[in-house]
Amino acid sequence: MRDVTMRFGGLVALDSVSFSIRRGEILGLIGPNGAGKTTCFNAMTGVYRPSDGQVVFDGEPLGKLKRNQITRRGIARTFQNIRLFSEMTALENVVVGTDARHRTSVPGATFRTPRHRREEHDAIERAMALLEFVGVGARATEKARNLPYGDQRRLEIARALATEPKLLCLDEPAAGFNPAEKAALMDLIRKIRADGYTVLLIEHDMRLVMGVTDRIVVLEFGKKIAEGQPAEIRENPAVIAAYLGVPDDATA
Ligand SMILES: Nc1ncnc2c1ncn2[C@@H]1O[C@H](COP(=O)(O)OP(=O)(O)OP(=O)(O)O)[C@@H](O)[C@H]1O
Repeated sequence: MRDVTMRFGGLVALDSVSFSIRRGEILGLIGPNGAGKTTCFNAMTGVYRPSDGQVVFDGEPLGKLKRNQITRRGIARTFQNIRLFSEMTALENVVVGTDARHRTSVPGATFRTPRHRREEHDAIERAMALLEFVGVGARATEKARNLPYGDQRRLEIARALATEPKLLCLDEPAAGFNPAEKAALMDLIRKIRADGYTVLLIEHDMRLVMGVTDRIVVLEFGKKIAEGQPAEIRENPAVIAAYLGVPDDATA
């Protein structure tokens, strides 16, 4: 993000925010409610166009690219509120994600050419592997809406990974999780990084953020107030002040 400003009418949701994500790292994006974290995701994934400044990915400005074009460039995200196709099976939800990568033309799909059938077969295999990777392989044939809440969150991650992103953006993936689920999620995020992905993580749970990230960017009222390694951020007076009086569980 280079000097990204995002205005909504009179409200400045992001005020000249700049930060970089390094290949292969887990970067945490934190800040009190309304600080502008989700707006960063939206600016990075083409939901909003910055009022000012630029988002540059892999050396190229995202400019006026549409959301699906940005997905093809390699940025995927999950949402604060789960957005799955609830009537589809877990497997189908992930196969839909792999479609972003399909190269077959519409006629190829309509007439079920051998190439299309091969791609379909590969997509299902890959989707199954992803379900197993995130730990919901046993529920592949169940409708998404029938999955327990935690598994739905994992399914969302599998679907995002299906687009083969270079950068995976997770928006509060641990929302509503108990401590055991949070610990398991930390393991999964580390596993995702070990697999070669780069991860940007919005998360309110400080223990999780501090435990899993390599670096952290802190926003407050749309401005970047700090950036550094978890240990530095924890000691940073501006960060402490921003969070003062806001107990952990009040922000979850
Ligand atoms: N589409 C929009 N129209 C108007 N205001 C918006 C819009 N999107 C975000 N905002 C405002 O921008 C500010 C930043 O919101 P944002 O959702 O990015 O914060 P956040 O840091 O993600 O907060 P939270 O932790 O509560 O999710 C808020 O004041 C919000 O009301």
